Amino acid sequence: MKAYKTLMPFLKRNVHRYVIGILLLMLVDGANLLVPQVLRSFTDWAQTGELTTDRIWVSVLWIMGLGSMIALGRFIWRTQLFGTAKKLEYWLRDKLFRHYLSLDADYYKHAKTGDLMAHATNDVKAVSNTMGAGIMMIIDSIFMTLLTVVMMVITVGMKISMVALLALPFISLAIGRISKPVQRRSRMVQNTFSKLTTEVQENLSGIRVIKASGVEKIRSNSFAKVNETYKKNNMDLVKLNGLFHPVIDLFSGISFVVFILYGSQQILTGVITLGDFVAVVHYLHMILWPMVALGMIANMFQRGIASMDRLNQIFAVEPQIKEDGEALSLKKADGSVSFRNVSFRYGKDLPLVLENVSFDVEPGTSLAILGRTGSGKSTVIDLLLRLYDVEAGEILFSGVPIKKLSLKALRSAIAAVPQDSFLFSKSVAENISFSLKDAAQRQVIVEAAKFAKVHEDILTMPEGYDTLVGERGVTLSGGQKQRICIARAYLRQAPLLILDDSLSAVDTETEDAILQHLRELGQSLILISQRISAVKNADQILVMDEGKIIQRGTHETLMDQVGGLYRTLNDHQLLESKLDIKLRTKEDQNHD
Ligand SMILES: Nc1ncnc2c1ncn2[C@@H]1O[C@H](COP(=O)(O)OP(=O)(O)OP(=O)(O)O)[C@@H](O)[C@H]1O
Repeated sequence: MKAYKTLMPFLKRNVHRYVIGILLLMLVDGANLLVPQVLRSFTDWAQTGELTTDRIWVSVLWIMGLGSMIALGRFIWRTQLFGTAKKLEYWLRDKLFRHYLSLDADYYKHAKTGDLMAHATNDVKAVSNTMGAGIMMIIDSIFMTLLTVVMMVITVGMKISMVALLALPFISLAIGRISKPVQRRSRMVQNTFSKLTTEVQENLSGIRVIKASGVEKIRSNSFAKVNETYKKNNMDLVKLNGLFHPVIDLFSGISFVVFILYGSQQILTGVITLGDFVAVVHYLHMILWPMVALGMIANMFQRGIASMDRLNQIFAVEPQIKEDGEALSLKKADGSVSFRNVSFRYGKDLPLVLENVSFDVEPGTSLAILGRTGSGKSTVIDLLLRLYDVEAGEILFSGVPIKKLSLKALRSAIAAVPQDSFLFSKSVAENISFSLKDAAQRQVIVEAAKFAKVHEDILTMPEGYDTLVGERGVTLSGGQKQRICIARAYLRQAPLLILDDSLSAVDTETEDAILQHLRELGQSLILISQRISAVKNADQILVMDEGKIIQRGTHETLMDQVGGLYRTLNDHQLLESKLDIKLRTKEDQNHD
């Protein structure tokens, strides 16, 4: 139970609810046990001819009184125990989600999304189950069993009670035996269900690739296999679950038969009355659930503890990127950036990805980074945003070493458009205003969309700015998604704007217009691209290769370096675009 220490803050605040819930549950259990006693007296009076109108009314009032008390008590204990378990579920999931958000970006490169989802759903639920239904089952199985046995002994004596109860502990034993494989198979069903949903989700997300490659048949066969396993696991579970009721019926049946055979002898010999017999039959019914609960408790708590252990392991993961004890906020960020001899590798055993990188971006100026794929361009941005810490060297933002800044101060002063233009399953307007705390006015959103040259596109969508963007924006073109992300960044009005290859899917004309807008903004700008057309107007251009800056200057000075990578890339791209124009002209002529 040490695993449950994590829940202490919640439990301390809610201990009174548990106390009220448990006390009322016991009271209801006790009231339930009085009902057979009323029936017992009633039966005896009826059998001996002593049943008077007054006694009928007394019996009715007792049953009504106990019934009302049980109903009210049950309502209160259920809301207290189960309601608090639901609150615990909310609290734990919220704590987990906040922890997820605090973890480094790097953590998510290794963790599987499916596992993280399962922790937030199944594990949290398993823990909360123990703290609601689990507590109820403990009370019922211990308190109710003891009280029922005591009431039976009081009613018919020790010997008859023991004979009647003889077969019932086998219910707990049998349920205990079944529960484990049931849980194992439930887990298998859950796992295959998660594989099934992943299969559906991935196939739907990649539907264009599937259709374009004509592999529908292969994909549907692969899906059928997963679906088949899911069906098989479910059938196994259904069979095992089907054993529950027969087991209870079998042993309770034996118990009733034994009691009827033995009890009827006792009635005939006058040891017990008919009323005693009726009361014991009721007690035998009542003790069935506590016996079942007793069999289920161990497994339920084993599962809860295993889930809590898994959650604790995640809570124990600490972000590697930590703030300084006295993390500074930025009074006025000017958007300047300095890299001083920065070197970095993604892991101890991995090669250097950046080596001795130094550059400065003055406030309000633009810097472009150009280089082949894998040369380290995006890593520069990851380090500036402190998604990773440098191995050697130092990075300054607005004149302050970024390690001394609070992460919030640093990241809120930088509006970065990442390579992967991710859109949320929300409306276009919500996607643009996503990073703002308060809902932005439509007019401001429209202004941002105009800035990013996507306004006209949005107007042609079925519901304009209110059009819902499907998962990962599947209904939009790559260029539209990129421009919506640029509008989102613009809206933040941050002193430094970063575009990491964010114009790659936009035609050169639109790209020129957006870049012109960006220059007019007067903010500092870092632009990453593989296209000369995107970088040529920057105040400063860095050319990177294998983690090093191999050339730096303006477009003109770099073009003067004959044989340099910049000029080579320029010549290639120029040739490509000339070829492209020629091909298109030819196509147009053919059409005419
Ligand atoms: N999380 C990571 N773990 C290990 N290696 C990584 C990680 N991220 C990037 N790399 C490696 O670091 C190198 C530089 O990657 P980076 O993404 O910075 O290149 P890039 O110039 O931005 O490339 P592209 O233009 O294709 O985006 C590459 O060799 C890449 O494989």
